[in-house]
Amino acid sequence: MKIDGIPYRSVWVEPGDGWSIRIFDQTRLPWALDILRLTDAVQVAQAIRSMQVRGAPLIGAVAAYGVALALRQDASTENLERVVTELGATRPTAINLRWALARMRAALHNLPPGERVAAAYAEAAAICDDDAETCRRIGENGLPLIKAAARAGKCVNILTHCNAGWIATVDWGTALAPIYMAHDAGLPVHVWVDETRPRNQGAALTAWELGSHGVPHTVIADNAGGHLMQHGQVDLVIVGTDRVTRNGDVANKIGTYLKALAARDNGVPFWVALPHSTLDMSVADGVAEIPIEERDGAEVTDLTGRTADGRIETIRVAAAGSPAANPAFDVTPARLVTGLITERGRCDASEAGLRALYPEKG
Ligand SMILES: CSC[C@H]1O[C@H](OP(=O)(O)O)[C@H](O)[C@@H]1O
Repeated sequence: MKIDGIPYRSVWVEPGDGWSIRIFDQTRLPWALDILRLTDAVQVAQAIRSMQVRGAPLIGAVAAYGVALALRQDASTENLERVVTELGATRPTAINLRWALARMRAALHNLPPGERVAAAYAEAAAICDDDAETCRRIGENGLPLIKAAARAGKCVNILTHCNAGWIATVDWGTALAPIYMAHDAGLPVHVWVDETRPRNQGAALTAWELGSHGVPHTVIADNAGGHLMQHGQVDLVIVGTDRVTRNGDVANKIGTYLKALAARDNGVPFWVALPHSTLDMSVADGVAEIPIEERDGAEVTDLTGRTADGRIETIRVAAAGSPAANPAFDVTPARLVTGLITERGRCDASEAGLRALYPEKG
């Protein structure tokens, strides 16, 4: 996508040296556009853990380049296994991380060490190209839902949670891809942007993305969505996801489940956008089986923002001494999901629906 008219992806190889990796520091957005240069797998792991780079498809893509960086230093099988394990342990919920690392391992394991570095960069680049094209197709397959909701030129009000935009993927995004395409096609769309406590991916990242692209939007408190649905101000909900099970259960940012409940209670369609790399056909019961990342309670008790004089500061908003719990994801049961938007089309949130689109997935 473009920033000030300049096209960017959210991860790329530094053209100046041909091997280091560039990412945006997403903990500094929207107040600063800091581009980081990663030169080894330790830096990649830290960037993922600290959420300088985040978003299910993107952490998989960046981890893939982390494998290439590690092999530049030591292309042995032991080091390949080590870096796959270490990067795979950085965040537990998004299956894309494990999918990308498994794909890298499969592409490299049987090669002679001397061929592994070039092959690693090629496979990581292929993962990035696949993600960008996959997300573009998700946009195409989600667009008809917005067109169908546009009645006689009435603005379509879409609610989204967290950030599933181009900065959460290599390009285009998942939940936001259909919105970008609808906007670019001249359809009147408006987005209710859940702020998405505690890290405010919505208020900070989704609002920044949509504003940069000129898409009308309004930031709202996470708890406002149900009220807006009750008053007919939400035509549909589109969210991203970090893992979808074979029966259609959806892991996504904490708070998604509550939006799905409100949507069901108010008859609002609740759609989930995902690329193939987010599918986990090995899991049936998402609530019971998907590991939910527990992050530092300081993300709940503290808040980061920009002061009036432009400094980026973190302040405590909770009572001194009060502990905080911080589950970073929840699981929305398939029964609350209207349907899934994928690069291969739309389907029911069910095993039958997914197997019809992905017959090759075991
Ligand atoms: C394109 S799906 C992105 C997905 O990842 C986000 O989680 P995080 O910001 O913690 O990486 C959120 O769950 C989004 O829906």
